[in-house]
Amino acid sequence: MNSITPVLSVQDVRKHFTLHLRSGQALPVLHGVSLDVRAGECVALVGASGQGKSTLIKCLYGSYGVDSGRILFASEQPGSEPLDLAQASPQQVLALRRRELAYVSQFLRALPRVGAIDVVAERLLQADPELQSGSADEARWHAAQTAARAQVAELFARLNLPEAIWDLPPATFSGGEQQRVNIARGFVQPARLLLLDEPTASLDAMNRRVVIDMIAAAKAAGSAIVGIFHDEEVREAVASRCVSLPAAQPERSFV
Ligand SMILES: Nc1ncnc2c1ncn2[C@@H]1O[C@H](COP(=O)(O)OP(=O)(O)OP(=O)(O)O)[C@@H](O)[C@H]1O
Repeated sequence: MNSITPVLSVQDVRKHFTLHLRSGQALPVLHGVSLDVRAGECVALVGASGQGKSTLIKCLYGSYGVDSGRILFASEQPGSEPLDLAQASPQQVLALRRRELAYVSQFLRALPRVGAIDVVAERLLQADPELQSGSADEARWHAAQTAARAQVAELFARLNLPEAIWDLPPATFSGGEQQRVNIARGFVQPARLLLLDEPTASLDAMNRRVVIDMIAAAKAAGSAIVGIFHDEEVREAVASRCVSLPAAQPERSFV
């Protein structure tokens, strides 16, 4: 592997959904998607609504399986061969999510009763090998939690989240507040591959600007980014290039 090796190489990925409410009818969604993304690059997925952009992002995050094709991810672990996320085990996917893969989805899914600051701090604690090995004592845990919360507090302040809500569970937050918690969770630690599904959809102009700057910083730090940005201004500001998903071939549109 060398510096020209893409972080992500998507090769002829095809996927359909089975519509159980319509007698198991197949809905083909991804029709042979291929794209490479290198470190420091932000690729914007473009195309009509319903063409499969969010579905592709979920395949890249390992949440959805695919019918065929490969999703090769070049880990930063020295000497490791690219892993095919389309074939990876749940354990392999979870291990990558702890340290190398990050995803800012359109919707926040968080445990009830956990405060927003801990929802984000958890991501830092999960990435700490000593804590995860079980060898850390109580003092080490306490120090790590304090440091993680301080780091998240800085990020929340940058994202203009009012301090009064940092310790509240985000379930009752406004759409824009929830989105900023999601963004903080995605950006709080450097990711080798960052997946962004409309990260600015619910934000006002001031916070959009903050997120644009955060994406630029992640690119400069060497993250490979795949994103969906319906806001043209945001897309123009962050995208290195745009990629359209292939349309359905007429004979494949219904199976
Ligand atoms: N879990 C699912 N089960 C069945 N069909 C689904 C599922 N998820 C998405 N679809 C369908 O797959 C197609 C692609 O959806 P997707 O959300 O990926 O599109 P998109 O390009 O991101 O659209 P938009 O730009 O409107 O967000 C749509 O027709 C959608 O209804």
